[in-house]
Amino acid sequence: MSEVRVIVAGAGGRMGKTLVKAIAEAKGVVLAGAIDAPSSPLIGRDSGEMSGIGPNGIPVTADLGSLAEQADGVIDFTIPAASVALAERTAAAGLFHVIGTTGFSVADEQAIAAAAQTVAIVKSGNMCLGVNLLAALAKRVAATLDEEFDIEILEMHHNKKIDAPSGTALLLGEAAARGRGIDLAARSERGRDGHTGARKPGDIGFASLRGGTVVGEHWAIFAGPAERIELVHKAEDRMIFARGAVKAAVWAKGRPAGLYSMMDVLGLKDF
Ligand SMILES: NC(=O)C1=CN([C@@H]2O[C@H](COP(=O)(O)OP(=O)(O)OC[C@H]3O[C@@H](n4cnc5c(N)ncnc54)[C@H](OP(=O)(O)O)[C@@H]3O)[C@@H](O)[C@H]2O)C=CC1
Ligand SMILES: O=C(O)C1=N[C@H](C(=O)O)C[C@H](O)C1
Repeated sequence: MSEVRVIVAGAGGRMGKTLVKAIAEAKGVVLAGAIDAPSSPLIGRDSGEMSGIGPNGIPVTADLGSLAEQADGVIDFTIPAASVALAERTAAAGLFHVIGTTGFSVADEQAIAAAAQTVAIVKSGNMCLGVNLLAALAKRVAATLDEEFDIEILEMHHNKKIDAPSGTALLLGEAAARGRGIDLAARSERGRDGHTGARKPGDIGFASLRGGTVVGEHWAIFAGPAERIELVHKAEDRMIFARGAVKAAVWAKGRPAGLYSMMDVLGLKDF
């Protein structure tokens, strides 16, 4: 089988640099380009050097441009506006698109779903195995317990993170809502402050902590009368997300158009 040629978007970021390294370590995958924000001071720098693996001859560029002709797809960990713009470009160029970016609006989600009518898009708030397994477990637990058990999702991340709740927290909330057979958008409690009144039975609550260099920690808490179940995942290294994204890229090559998730890639859809 021929190699999967991948462009990394957001190559100068925390995840982008980790991805350049993960691709260099992966078998059957090659780096076909590295892009970052047009305003980035890193444009023109060698992406391998930046990621700490030594020069790889692939400079960071400001645009997909002609790179698309030498690639099968894009792995994208950037910001919502960049991912939405890229989704249009990848669809036009016939490239698969692996999206790890989080913090999308409803309109952004719709634009990405529209692009997925033309090409394969794998999008997930968390690309690692452990979190996706946790989501499958949260769905099961929520399906087993009734509304006597309050569901709360707690997350903690590093102090540079710009969106809240995290994409993973929303993914876990969605899994629990599915298990319980409720609509997450209608039953979410996102941020309590002041005289809030008693908790509404059946709502799914979210809380976000920020500090230091925490890679990503998530709790799905099921608090019932006199007992509590906690499902927890703690990421220790961004490499787990990067390896998941590379796995998604290999899976996406040659797939029919559609919007897929990491649950599809990992075969956890029916878990
Ligand atoms: N799904 C998952 O498993 C994971 C998801 N994430 C998500 O990935 C995203 C990135 O995280 P992280 O790497 O920590 O963030 P960073 O801020 O470190 O990296 C984002 C990068 O995207 C670049 N960028 C901004 N605009 C554009 C553009 N128009 N075109 C190309 N690149 C652009 C930024 O450049 P500049 O700084 O110059 O603006 C920066 O280099 C976040 O949404 C985060 O939540 C993170 C980890 C795991
Ligand atoms: O911004 C991060 O760092 C992370 N973002 C993702 C999220 O929003 O859940 C995944 C991971 O937790 C790290």
